[in-house]
Amino acid sequence: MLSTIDLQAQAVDEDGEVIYIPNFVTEEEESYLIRKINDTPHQSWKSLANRRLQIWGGLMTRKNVLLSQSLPPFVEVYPNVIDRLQLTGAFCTSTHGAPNHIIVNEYLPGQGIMPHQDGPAYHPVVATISLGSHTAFHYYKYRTGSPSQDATDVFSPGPQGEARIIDHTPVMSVLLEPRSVIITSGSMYTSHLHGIGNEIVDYFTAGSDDTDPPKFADFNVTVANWRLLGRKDMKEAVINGRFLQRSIRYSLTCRDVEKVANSALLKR
Ligand SMILES: O=C(O)CCC(=O)C(=O)O
Ligand SMILES: [Fe+2]
Repeated sequence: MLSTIDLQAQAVDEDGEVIYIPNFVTEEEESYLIRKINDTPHQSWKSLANRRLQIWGGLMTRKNVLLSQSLPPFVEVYPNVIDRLQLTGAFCTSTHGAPNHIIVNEYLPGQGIMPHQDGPAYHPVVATISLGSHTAFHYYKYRTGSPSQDATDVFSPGPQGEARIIDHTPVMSVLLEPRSVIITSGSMYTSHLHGIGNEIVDYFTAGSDDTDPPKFADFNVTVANWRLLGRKDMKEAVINGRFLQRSIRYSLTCRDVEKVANSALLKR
């Protein structure tokens, strides 16, 4: 059983705002979940420019109120992902004590997600389960000062819709293995951004010793969770400076929406 004590051992950063747990679901559960995701009717998918997604648990109003619907049995019964997330203790201070909303993203190799923040509708914790493929996941901070002359800046809208410049060197980068969960909270949720590049292959640079950890070659940043990796083949590729080819990845981003409409009142 996962307990809060285990969580500390799984922390990627010093403050424990990013927790990485490999093998959070078994291979059988992973295949079952991928089958269920693909069994859903075509119209359940929402196509975006660079990925497809499904929303489970209900839609949100413009005022960030969840018009709640039950989550599918393949996250509540078998495999019981919600209870398992609750047991980590990561949602112990959230309104409902557990996620009530899941966005499922599908990425083909070469697809990613621009640096962004998940926003204020949710309790500031997100648990992301990876299925099918690994990916490289980066955390970013905003940069102060004026835009650079070479027009390479990436902007993100701030709370008042103002453009804020994103520092394009990640503050932290992690390798998400298939079947793992990554839990982001604290300032990594509230004041940083996160994103996935649109690589087809992720290349690594070997470190020379313990004080020189392996890096993502394309970004020249440390694989911050390299010690916590659970798969022998992936850990070896990282440590020995080889590469990993992406395949289709599904992510289940599990969050607790704070405000939920009272469905009994809505039906009246
Ligand atoms: O796929 C992922 O790991 C991240 C997805 C994400 O950031 C989101 O859906 O907000
Ligand atoms: Fe996100």
